[in-house]
Amino acid sequence: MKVLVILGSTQRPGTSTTLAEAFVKGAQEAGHNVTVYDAAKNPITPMHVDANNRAIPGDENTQYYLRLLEETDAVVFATPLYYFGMSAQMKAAVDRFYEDDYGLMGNKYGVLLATAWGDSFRFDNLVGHYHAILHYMKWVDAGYITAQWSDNVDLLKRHDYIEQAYKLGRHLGEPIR
Ligand SMILES: Cc1cc2nc3c(=O)[nH]c(=O)nc-3n(C[C@H](O)[C@H](O)[C@H](O)COP(=O)(O)O)c2cc1C
Repeated sequence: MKVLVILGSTQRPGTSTTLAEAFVKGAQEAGHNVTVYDAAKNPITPMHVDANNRAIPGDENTQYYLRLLEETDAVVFATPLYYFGMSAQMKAAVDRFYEDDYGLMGNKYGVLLATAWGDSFRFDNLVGHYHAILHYMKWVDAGYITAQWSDNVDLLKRHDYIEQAYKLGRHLGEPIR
């Protein structure tokens, strides 16, 4: 299947991007066609609407991103936890769904790869938000990773999250056990 991985962190090397790389490796080994959109390097234009709630198209990158979304079978959100939610770069990417909400609904998988400095409870709001987005978009949750105590790549490596991300990619679309 076609897989779109959205990177929402500016940090390189970064923890959520490291999870994304492991996921991509697994997904490619499983034969999926993966495209990575770096929303930190090429930020999505924040959503603008006119007085009638009609979306105003974003820049060239944003329009390219929208085409990727329309074509893909799975959307992977790789984001750091920022104040109990996703990064602003990732939120701008999500808000762009509005431009083709009904066209994007259904027939897709979603995956969340998130990292934070603190403990797992801090992800509650982000995970709830992720599930609400998937429910609204009628997408199927293909799994999520919330990497706690992972403020940098060295700390991330003390856990098995990278292996988990690889496996999530490797088994994308298979029933979750
Ligand atoms: C603006 C900002 C807000 C953050 N908010 C939180 C937070 O609410 N809870 C937390 O545990 N860590 C928080 N962190 C720490 C990051 O989630 C953590 O460093 C993460 O590993 C960064 O991911 P990245 O390496 O992919 O950028 C925050 C960091 C920044 C820069």
